[in-house]
Order: sequence, then structure tokens, then C-alpha cells
Amino acid sequence: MNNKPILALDFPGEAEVFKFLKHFNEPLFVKIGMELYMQEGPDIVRKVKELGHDIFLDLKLHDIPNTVGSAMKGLAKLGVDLVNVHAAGGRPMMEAAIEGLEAGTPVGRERAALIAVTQLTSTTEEQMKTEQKIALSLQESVLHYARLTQQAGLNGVVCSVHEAKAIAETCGENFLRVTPGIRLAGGDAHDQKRIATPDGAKHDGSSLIVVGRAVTGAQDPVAAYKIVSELWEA
Ligand SMILES: O=C(O)c1cc(=O)[nH]c(=O)n1[C@@H]1O[C@H](COP(=O)(O)O)[C@@H](O)[C@H]1O
Repeated sequence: MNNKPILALDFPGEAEVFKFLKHFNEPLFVKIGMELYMQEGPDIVRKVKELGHDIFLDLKLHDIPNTVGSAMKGLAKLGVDLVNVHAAGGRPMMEAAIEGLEAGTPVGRERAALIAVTQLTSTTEEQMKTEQKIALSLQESVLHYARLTQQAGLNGVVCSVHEAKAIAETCGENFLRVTPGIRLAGGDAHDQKRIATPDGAKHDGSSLIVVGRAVTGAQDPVAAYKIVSELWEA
């Protein structure tokens, strides 16, 4: 697994994905999420992998332990590098996810890293308090989920850049902080609420950044990706 910015391939289908990837002539770290997977299924994972890219399969599993464990066992066969669940699914669910992932990983192949979503980057503290009825601050809620995720034996969490440093201090540097909600300075936030720039993410303790529309929606995606990469690697 490389540490390049993870490019979210949020496209409606395979044709758009390959048209987009054609512009890049280097191995990337890409994310296949619900939008693409719901249309193309596991085949898209195999095809993107054949191009030599590292893959984060972002399906955010959240169900009873037995269902998530069995689903993970199947996903493990796809040979992706990173997968996720929702921490709100609970510790037994996360433990079942690891068990499934280990059981399904072919012998001799390294199992995918498993991370858990804490509070989505599209969620505000006010929304969390009124809709989820969580009385903690957003930072405390994210930290709570990070601790729970670590106790369950996962490799890290998805959080916003704003919580990354506190998680590193609480759970250690090796516990991954994967942060979406990345925008270039002055860029449109769209539906994201807890955003940061690539250089801000680097400074504030992200392990990996996820970037979608700031690149895929740019007039020149290759140039935008280069700017994001340079800021992230600086
Ligand atoms: O798990 C994720 O990847 C994820 C978690 C989260 O809290 N927020 C979040 O935006 N994401 C994903 O990260 C990507 C962000 O895309 P952009 O907002 O276009 O950069 C999307 O594919 C989201 O599904």
C-alpha cells in the first residue's frame, strides 16, 4: 500500500473510470466506493487492479456481525489493500469483520488493512447531537469510536483531518487516520462539512488523504492531482 493521495473513483460506470484513468501514466492509490461498485460489481475491482493501482474498497459495511463477517470473507478474495466498516456497527461486528477478512484472504497474500468510519466528514457536531442524540463533542465521539476500533483490533479509522492528531496521540502513530473531505484552498466544499487542504492534512496528522471531486471535477484532473500530491508530499 503506497501513501499517495487516494483518488475517489466516484463515477457512474466503468467507461467513465477508464476514460479518467487513461490520463494517468503512473500507479495510483484509488478508491472504489458504493456508486461505482453498485453498478459494476466485483469485476471493476479486478479490472482496476490489473492496471497496477492500489485499491481502497469503500463499502462502509454496517450490519449484524454474521453478515459483515461473511461479506468480508468474500471481499477478501478480491485482493484489495484497504477496506472499511462503520464503527457504529459495534465491537462484535468489527471483530467479525477481521475474522472474515482473515478467513477469506488467500494463503500467501497479505490481508487488506481494515479501518472503521467514525463520524462521516459530511456530519456537523450539531447534526450529530440532534440526530444521533450523542451528548459528547464531535471530537470526543470520534475519539471514542477510534478507541473502540482499536480495541476490536482494526488498523485505523476514517475521520476528518480535524480529529487526526488527537487520534494519533490516543491510539498511536501506527493506527491509521484516513481523512476524506480534502479540498484545495478556496475550493467548493460540496456536501462535506469538516474539510481541510492536503498540506493541512499532512501538518495535522493524517496518515492517508482521500480526494475526489477536487480532482475528478477539475478542468484538468492531472494538473489538480499533481497539485494535491505536491502539497501532501511537501
Ligand atoms: O469512507 C470514506 O471514504 C468516506 C468517509 C467519510 O467520512 N467521508 C467521505 O467523504 N468518504 C468518501 O470520500 C470521498 C470524498 O469525496 P470528495 O468529497 O469528492 O472529495 C467520497 O467517495 C466519500 O464516499
